[in-house]
Amino acid sequence: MTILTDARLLAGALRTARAPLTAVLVLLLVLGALLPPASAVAMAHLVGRIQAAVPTGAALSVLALPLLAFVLVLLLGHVVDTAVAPLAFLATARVDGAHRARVAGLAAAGETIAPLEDPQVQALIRAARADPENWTEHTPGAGAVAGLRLAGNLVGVAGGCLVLARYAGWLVPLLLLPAVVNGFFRQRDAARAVAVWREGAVAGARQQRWQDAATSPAEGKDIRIYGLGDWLTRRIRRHALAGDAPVWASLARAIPREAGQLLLVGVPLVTGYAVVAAGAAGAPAGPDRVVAATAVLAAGVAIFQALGWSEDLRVAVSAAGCLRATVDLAERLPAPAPLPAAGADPATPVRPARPALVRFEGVSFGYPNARRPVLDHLDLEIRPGELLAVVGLNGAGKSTLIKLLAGLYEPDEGRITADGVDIATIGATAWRRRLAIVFQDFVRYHLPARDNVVLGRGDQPPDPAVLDAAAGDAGLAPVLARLPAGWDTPLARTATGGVDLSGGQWQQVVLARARYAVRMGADLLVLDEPTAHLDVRTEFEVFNRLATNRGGASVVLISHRLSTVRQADRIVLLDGGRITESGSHDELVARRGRYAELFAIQARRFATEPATGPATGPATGPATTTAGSGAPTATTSGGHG
Ligand SMILES: Nc1ncnc2c1ncn2[C@@H]1O[C@H](COP(=O)(O)OP(=O)(O)OP(=O)(O)O)[C@@H](O)[C@H]1O
Repeated sequence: MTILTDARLLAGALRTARAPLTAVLVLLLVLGALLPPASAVAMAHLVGRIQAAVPTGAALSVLALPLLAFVLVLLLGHVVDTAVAPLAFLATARVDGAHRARVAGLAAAGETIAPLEDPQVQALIRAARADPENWTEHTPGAGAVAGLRLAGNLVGVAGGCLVLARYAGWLVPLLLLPAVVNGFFRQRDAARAVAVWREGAVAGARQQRWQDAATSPAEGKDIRIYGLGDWLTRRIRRHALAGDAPVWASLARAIPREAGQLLLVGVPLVTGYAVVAAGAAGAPAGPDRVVAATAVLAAGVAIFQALGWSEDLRVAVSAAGCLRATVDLAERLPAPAPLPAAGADPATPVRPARPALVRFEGVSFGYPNARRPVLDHLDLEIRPGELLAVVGLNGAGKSTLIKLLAGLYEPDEGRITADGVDIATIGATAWRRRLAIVFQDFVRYHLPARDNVVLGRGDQPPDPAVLDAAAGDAGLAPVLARLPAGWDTPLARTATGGVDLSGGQWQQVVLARARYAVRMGADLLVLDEPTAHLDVRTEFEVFNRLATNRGGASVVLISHRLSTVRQADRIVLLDGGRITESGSHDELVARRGRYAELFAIQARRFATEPATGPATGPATGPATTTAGSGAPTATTSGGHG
């Protein structure tokens, strides 16, 4: 059953290669599979001719024809192998390319990121990715070609049986049966070996992670500062040994089995040869007997080889495992939407007349296996066009709140509405067109600066005028002026002509990405700690621009820096999974609640610290009258303050 399922999966994978390519490959492989029985016959005749010629002292020229036939078969085998190699490579590459695109499509589909955080899904992705770095031995492409070769071998088995039938028909069942049984055992052993190999995947992944850390400049800093080199190499060695141990044990167990299987095929083969060579069981006499015995031996070996003694079996079984993981993955993840037809125009988003009134209505949410929900019947309103600041201690749930707002998680209870319509009903794609979000852990694409910004609206053709305006919003112009190729500079040191940016400069790029999205039609801008890396002057300028020019969008700002937050139209405090305070800065300070307490702590600190940098301007009051890296932050114990 497994064999049939695996064969079906491999055949399915092969369909992603070009049909003419596959057809030629099949022809060549069938031809190649027929060569072992053909060479058995040619060799038998050559040996028979030699046997006949030696006692009579006949001229060696009598060997010319059978020798030529034998050499031709060998040469043809070489030609077939040479022709198969590039075609097999091409077919493998095509199948693997299609497979990787499928896995990426599966992982990227789906409206929420919750499934991707499921450890079982991650394990399936690792198995399905067919990435040798992920401890996957063989790819679907390699498996599909190996499967093709195995299928071609069946033709070779038929040819071998014909040769046997020609010289000693009674040997056909006698050799075929153990060959099939042996093939079955070898398939089972291959499946076991692959399973054992995969057991080492966890250790292999750990080994890989530490190895990457050892070779990356980012971790390299820490490794050198803290003298972690020896510790790291010992860890890598330990994981390598842990990954290899089950494989060693399995190989050791396989040795006696291998010996048994050798007997299974060796005994009938040698017996059959001996019977034919001895002239028993109706075998021909004289030189013909030598021909028959040699042909029987060579054809028998060819049959056994075709039915089990090849690496192809292990490759095919291993690759089929990867395809099975892909099927399981597809069952756990939502189906990806079909790609738009080539050349189809992306729908131009129409900016709504005004930003939506967004409401969290009794929203509760908890992460799997968490002891308490992060949000607990939370009610919150984001009013059209307002600048709303969300503050709270570390771990209060601010980032979780915006992930729910973006539909990256679904509420366990309650709903989030836009102008009264549940965002689940609007649909993630349509809803997200209205959003521009800067996450705390924003993505640094290793692409030119321009692409890093226009990806804010990746579904639309880039607009250079909007690009420049967005750069202005984020204060990016001076950074661009210093880049060697301006917008075209790759933002990756590893790329030719590329540079890496500082943390603050990256933050400006990502802010520009979000502003680009707003200028292209998004009407809800969400910023999660957007200025944490910015120097005080840049933060002040960027934030002022954001506050005064929202471009018709509502803005939700999450920040620990109360100097930034205080300019918001409204500030809400998230505590214990709910909004516990809401109002303007002055209202909240007057209320003398938790916000006032946090603000007082920061203000006090600033009042007692000497000024170390440029002033941020007169409008910012006690919390921002001094500057430098210690700009006020909202957290108290364990916070950034
Ligand atoms: N993907 C996740 N899986 C499980 N738990 C998570 C996940 N993300 C966050 N949490 C937990 O949820 C809680 C809220 O985290 P969240 O990041 O929303 O807080 P936050 O208010 O943004 O914190 P900070 O101010 O430190 O950025 C924390 O206890 C955190 O450990």
